[in-house]
Amino acid sequence: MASNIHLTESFTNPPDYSFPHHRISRTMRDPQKTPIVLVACGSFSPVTYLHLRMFEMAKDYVRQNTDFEIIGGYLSPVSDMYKKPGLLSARHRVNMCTLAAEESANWLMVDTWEAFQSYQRTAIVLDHFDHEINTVLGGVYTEDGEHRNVRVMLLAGSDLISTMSEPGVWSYADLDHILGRYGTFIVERAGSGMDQATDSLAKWRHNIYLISQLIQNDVSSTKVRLFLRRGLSVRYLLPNPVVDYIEQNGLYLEESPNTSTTNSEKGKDRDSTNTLLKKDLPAQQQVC
Ligand SMILES: Nc1ncnc2c1ncn2[C@@H]1O[C@H](COP(=O)(O)OP(=O)(O)OP(=O)(O)O)[C@@H](O)[C@H]1O
Ligand SMILES: NC(=O)c1ccc[n+]([C@@H]2O[C@H](COP(=O)(O)O)[C@@H](O)[C@H]2O)c1
Repeated sequence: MASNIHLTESFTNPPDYSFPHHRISRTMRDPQKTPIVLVACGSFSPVTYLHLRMFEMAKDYVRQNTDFEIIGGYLSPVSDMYKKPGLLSARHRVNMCTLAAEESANWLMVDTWEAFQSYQRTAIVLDHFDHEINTVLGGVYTEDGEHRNVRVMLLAGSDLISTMSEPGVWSYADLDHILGRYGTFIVERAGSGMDQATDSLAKWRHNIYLISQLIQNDVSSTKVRLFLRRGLSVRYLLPNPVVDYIEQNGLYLEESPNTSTTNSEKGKDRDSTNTLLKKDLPAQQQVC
């Protein structure tokens, strides 16, 4: 790790917050490895199988190509203050992520720290995880009782990493902190090239791990929201309990009031147009 310094040492918690750690393995299987925790930051509006699949792909990659040992994984839904189009309230997004994590792998958890407060930059979110896991919980141990600090690593799609080369979206200091101190696993995403995503991040190449999609699948939350608005089924694109939750609560039937666009939204704000629907649905299903 580059440095032990956090960007901030005062972490403000939302009301009644407690850090979830019930699925962290506190005892390592292999003392020769470096323990890591994977953190996926995003909207998750709604969470899809592709979000969950990122964790499985990373697990395979880590086992086959690295000296890391994954001791847990987190979905960290962004705050409502992010104001991205299609961003449903944090309460619903957190509930859906919790349903998805519960029915999936037994090492996934949902952290509500950023969801239920003002917008927090990703560098600060990773510092929060580092603080909770290494300072508050005290890290993990080998079977022989030796202490190990856990390395926090960002898990992201290549579209998110592409935004790191766009002016004005990320500060250099934050990039240096995220990629220099922590590191990242980047999952290839259809339509967002891996080379293009990482070219300008070469300085931190040693901390960037690229994971190719061997089975192409471009499910996105945007497409799921469009389907729901047009009364089309989204079953088998999302975990069943999440589909049931959406139906029971009548979610995504109307266009989101969040219409302001952040810089990182460039090229993705297709929710307010029909471009995506026209391109991706057969003509007989276009109901607009
Ligand atoms: N199909 C996918 N392939 C690879 N990565 C993905 C895929 N879908 C989402 N991700 C990644 O999951 C993380 C969280 O995604 P987030 O919910 O913010 O975006 P999204 O799925 O693109 O949503 P939206 O469609 O609302 O923009 C991001 O790092 C994103 O790159
Ligand atoms: N400067 C930053 O810290 C920064 C910039 C853009 C996106 N993000 C994060 O990336 C995640 C996904 O964002 P998008 O859905 O806009 O791609 C969110 O959690 C958001 O907070 C962080």
